[in-house]
Parts: sequence; C-alpha cells; structure tokens
Amino acid sequence: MTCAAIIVAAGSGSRARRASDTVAKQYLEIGGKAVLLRTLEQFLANEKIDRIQVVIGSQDNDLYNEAIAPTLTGQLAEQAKAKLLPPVHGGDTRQISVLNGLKAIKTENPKHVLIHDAARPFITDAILARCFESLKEHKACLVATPVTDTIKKVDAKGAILETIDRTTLWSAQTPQAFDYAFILNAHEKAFNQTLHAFTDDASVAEWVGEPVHIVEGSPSNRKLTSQEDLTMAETMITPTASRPLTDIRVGTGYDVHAFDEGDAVIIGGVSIPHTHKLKGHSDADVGLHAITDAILGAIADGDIGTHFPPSDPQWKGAASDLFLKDAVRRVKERGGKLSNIDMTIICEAPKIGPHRPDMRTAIAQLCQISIDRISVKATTSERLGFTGRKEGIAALATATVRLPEQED
Ligand SMILES: Nc1ccn([C@@H]2O[C@H](COP(=O)(O)OP(=O)(O)OP(=O)(O)O)[C@@H](O)[C@H]2O)c(=O)n1
Ligand SMILES: C[C@](O)(CO)[C@H](O)COP(=O)(O)O
Repeated sequence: MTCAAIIVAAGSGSRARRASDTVAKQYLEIGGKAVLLRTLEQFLANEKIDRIQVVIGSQDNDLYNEAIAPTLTGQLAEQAKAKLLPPVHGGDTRQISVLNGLKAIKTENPKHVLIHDAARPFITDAILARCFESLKEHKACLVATPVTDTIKKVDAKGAILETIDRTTLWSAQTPQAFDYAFILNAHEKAFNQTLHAFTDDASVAEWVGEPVHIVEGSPSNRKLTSQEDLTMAETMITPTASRPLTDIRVGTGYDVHAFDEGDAVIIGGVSIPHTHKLKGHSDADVGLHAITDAILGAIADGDIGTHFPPSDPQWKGAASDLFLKDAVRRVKERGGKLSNIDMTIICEAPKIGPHRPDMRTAIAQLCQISIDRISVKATTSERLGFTGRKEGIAALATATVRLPEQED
C-alpha cells in the first residue's frame, strides 16, 4: 500500500450554518449531492490512492451512512469496497481529527498520506497529480495559491496598521501531502505537548522544522466556509440553476414480479398482508421499480439494473427506497425537478384501493414532491394472462421531469 487519503469531516460548520440547516455543511447537498460525497468521489476515482479514511463527528454515524452508502453505485461502489475504510471519529479541533485519522491507518502502513478537508469538494485530479509528483522529492507538500488581494494588518478598532507585501504570501489549501511516518510522528509530538490548535498540517510539519514544498492549487479548490461559499458552490456545480425548467421529459417504467411463498407484498413502499409475497433480488417492490425506471427513462440515464446490478450481492433484499431515491438524486444533479408520477398496479389481488393513500404518501416523501403530484391506480386484467392467473403482479409508471433549457 503506497498512498492513503484522510478526509476530515468532523467539523460543525458553524460559519456556513443557516437557521434552517439541521446538519453540518459537509452533509448539505450541492447540486443534489452531499458535499462530503462529492469530495470522497474525487478520491475514490483516483487510481493512485489505495485507501481512504474519513473522519466524522462522534454523533454522525447515521448521517454518514445515509449520505454515503446508498449513493455510491456502479464503479464508485466497487472502488469504495476496495479503498474506503470504516469512518473513525474526530475531535474538538481539525488537528485532533487529523491525528485520529492518521492513527487509524497505522496498520495500513502507507508510504504517503494526503490530508484533505471534506469541505473542499472541488479538488481535481490535476491537483492530486501535482501532489504525487511533489512527494517524489519532498516529505511535506502543501497545495496553495498565491494571495491576489492586497492584504492589510488591522487593529481591534478596524484601523489599518500596515499594508503587507503580498509577493511572498500564499493561501493554504488542501490536500496537504506527506510522508506518512513523518507526519504521524509530528502530529503525535504536537499533541503530546498539548499544542492542539494548528489550523493545518503544514504548520505541524513547519513546527518540527521540516521544509514544506508548495504545490500549485486552484482558486476553485475553495473551502466552503460561509453561506456565500455554499451558494457559489451551487452555481459552480449547476450552472444551469438560473435557466428556466422548460425542457419537459417523459419516461415510462414497467416491472413484473412473480408470487412466492409468504404473507405480505411490498408495493409502492407499503407492506400489504397477502397470501403470498413477491419474489425478487431486492424487496421486490414492483411499484417503486416501475417508478424508478420511469424517472431514469425521463432523464435517459439507463435503468435500475444499470445502477444496481442484480448480480451484485449487496443489493440482495435491498429496500427499493434506495433505488428511487437515487433516481430522484440524478434528476436534481441535472438541476431538474420531478413534476408528477402516475403509477398503475395490475393484479387480481390484493386490493390496492385501501392502501392508495399510504402509497401516495410514501412515494411523495421519497420523490420529495407534494402528494397531489402522485397518482396511484390499480386494475385487474380480467383474469387474463399471468396477472389474471394470479402468478404475479405487474406495474406501469409514467414520470414527468422538467430539466433546465439547453441547446441541442
Ligand atoms: N474538529 C474538527 C474541525 C474541522 N474538521 C474538518 O476540517 C475541515 C476544515 O474545517 P472548516 O471548514 O473550518 O470546518 P468547520 O470547523 O466545520 O467550520 P467552522 O469553523 O465554521 O465551524 C472541514 O472539512 C471540517 O469538517 C474536523 O474534521 N474536525
Ligand atoms: C486546512 C485549511 O483548509 C487550510 O486552508 C484550513 O486551515 C482549515 O480551516 P480552518 O478554517 O482554519 O478551520
């Protein structure tokens, strides 16, 4: 194992927090995807990084699992299986969180480590490549950009004391890249001397007397620190945000599941007592599967099997909520909105009518749209065909999606 990455995500994000926010900034979505997930994906996709250790808040296990596990699909899920270590808890300062991450990967014994803020989701492969190049010659490397504003030193009353020569000033970013044994030792030494407030890892290296080499960063590798940064990030990711949602798309979905021995079927997110269950690799929710495919159809993004292959054992018995939420996320990622869903269940039994309100509620919640945009219908097939013979249940769905206007 040659290179590990530590992503620190244990901060409280107090400067970016709006009154309506119930979670720290790393769990907020920008462009339909959690900030932490965006950051993590960059590291998962980089082939030179062998292991990733995320450091999270001690209360954030559920938040982390909800933000990360269900959203990593396809190739990224494969990379996560190979690289992503279970998260560890951080501490009261960034420095302590980094140290916890460094200690957690001791058994991995990497040659190099890249330490990165979860709050910097715009990290690019080009910056990572420059870090790897610099690590060939240096034990300690810092991604940074030259200061471009004129810098003033100001007193407590707001009066300028002096203008500082900016020609030698750089703004520190992350990743900060090190020889692993060196930075672990330096961090442990600082901690043991009760120095806990270094604001970055290069400062820890400087403190033990190691020269730190500058690696060119980028202004877009900004840290999301304030509310304005979050707004700016949204427009960077979704440049279409300001465009009208006039590109109307329609998709259809169809699914069938056969009956098997059991005592309840799950349809439209609702469990209905019945003489049989539905057979399937997942929970066999024929209704949510048809809706998921209808949404994916509307945005021309494959079908459920593309993103959640039935051959992959991790989806065995999976709640179909996961599939639908992922399709809804893909709409948001494109800056779009789901307009309505119309679903028809085809079966002789069980009776769907009594469960219609619960299904509409469940689907509306999963799709994050109001219940008056969700229609659930049912019909028999007049005892004809496989549904008529009570061999299984079929579902049809239509979804309408509004996407930002774009030039063809
Ligand atoms: N005790 C801490 C503090 C910060 N961080 C992480 O360090 C990175 C940089 O910190 P910053 O952006 O300043 O985040 P917060 O400390 O969360 O923000 P604030 O100071 O506004 O509360 C973030 O990814 C943050 O989650 C951490 O892991 N543990
Ligand atoms: C590490 C860092 O991102 C470098 O700019 C920064 O110092 C951490 O953020 P904080 O605002 O100092 O906590």
